[in-house]
Amino acid sequence: MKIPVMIPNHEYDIILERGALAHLADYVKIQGKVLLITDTGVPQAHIELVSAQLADCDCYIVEQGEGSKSFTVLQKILSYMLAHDFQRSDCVIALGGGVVGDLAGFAASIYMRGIRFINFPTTTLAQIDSSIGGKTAINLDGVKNVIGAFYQPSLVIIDPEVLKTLDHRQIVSGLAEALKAGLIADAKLFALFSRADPMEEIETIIYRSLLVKKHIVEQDEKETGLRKLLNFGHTIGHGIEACYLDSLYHGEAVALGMLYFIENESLKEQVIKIYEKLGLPSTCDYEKEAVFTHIAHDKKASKHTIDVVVVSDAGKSHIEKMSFDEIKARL
Ligand SMILES: NC(=O)c1ccc[n+]([C@@H]2O[C@H](COP(=O)([O-])OP(=O)(O)OC[C@H]3O[C@@H](n4cnc5c(N)ncnc54)[C@H](O)[C@@H]3O)[C@@H](O)[C@H]2O)c1
Ligand SMILES: O=C(O)C(=O)C[C@@H](O)[C@H](O)[C@H](O)COP(=O)(O)O
Ligand SMILES: [Zn+2]
Repeated sequence: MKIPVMIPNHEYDIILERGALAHLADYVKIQGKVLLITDTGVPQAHIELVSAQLADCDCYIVEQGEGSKSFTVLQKILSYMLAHDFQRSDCVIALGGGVVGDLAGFAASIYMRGIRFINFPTTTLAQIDSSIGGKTAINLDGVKNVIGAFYQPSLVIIDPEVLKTLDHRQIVSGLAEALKAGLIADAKLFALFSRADPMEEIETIIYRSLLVKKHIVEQDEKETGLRKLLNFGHTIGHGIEACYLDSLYHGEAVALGMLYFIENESLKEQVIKIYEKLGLPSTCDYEKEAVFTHIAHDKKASKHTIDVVVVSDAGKSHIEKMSFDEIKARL
């Protein structure tokens, strides 16, 4: 299935198809060289499957984990590209989860002021959320995604087949972003989580999540308004994630962060039941002051307020300006 993303001046297709990575020639036409960026946790079989189909391909493997979203790793990639004569007509392909996508996309956005970028997401989180919309980033001084660019891929190929090798906790972490999409804008997507085993419905979950995100980013690529909805759960979630990088995954932190802004007690109870069923955390002991220090760096913050996303019912959300004091009181 082909899903066009119609961002003005940056249109591209998402291919969502089981087995698509096994016949790339049907979708990817590449003239120049490719830098395939992946990480040490992505199974070799996936790397070989992709690289074997690309005529002129260098593979660059970074250490798995959030730590690779750093200036140090970014600089090494850029130096590699320069040393190996990558030109503006060449291409970067990300093969991996959100870490590889964010890092590779940012490298592509600044090398020679921007070279072609393609994303082959291999985690549930990346297939559901991070591979589309063009947010690319690294972290700085412990602050999540504070250095980056909006840089759209020219193609995204989503092959759910590769999820077979992903461990259960990572699968579930990614599903939190689909729950987010359901809660902000798609009550039917949200309802799927109470009804079904999500892995039996994974293609529908990916598809519906992508439609929610596509619809939003087509209207507001640079997050001046509507796109803030996609940040539901991330204000407190990013704060918790930044403090507990070694023990919490992104989706788990977002799951925790969403609970603070569901202003409907029976919906919140339903969400907690879904977390329990899936194995997502619904509580976490954390250092409030440390978490708040990170929250203050939220990109939706002004001097003493942050635009937060509030969900009033499944599929119904709005943006609200909230004072730092009010957010502190909720922690
Ligand atoms: N740009 C965006 O819009 C956006 C959206 C959401 C999250 N993010 C970012 O994404 C990151 C989290 O991404 P993630 O959850 O995918 O984590 P991740 O990229 O760290 O991947 C999780 C782990 O799975 C391994 N892996 C990847 N594919 C695999 C496969 N098919 N089989 C087995 N193992 C595999 C990786 O090596 C890694 O160890 C965070 O940095 C977050 O900030 C970005
Ligand atoms: O695409 C968006 O917009 C999102 O907010 C998606 C989030 O799931 C994602 O984690 C994003 O990277 C958060 O962005 P940030 O601007 O809060 O760093
Ligand atoms: Zn997220």
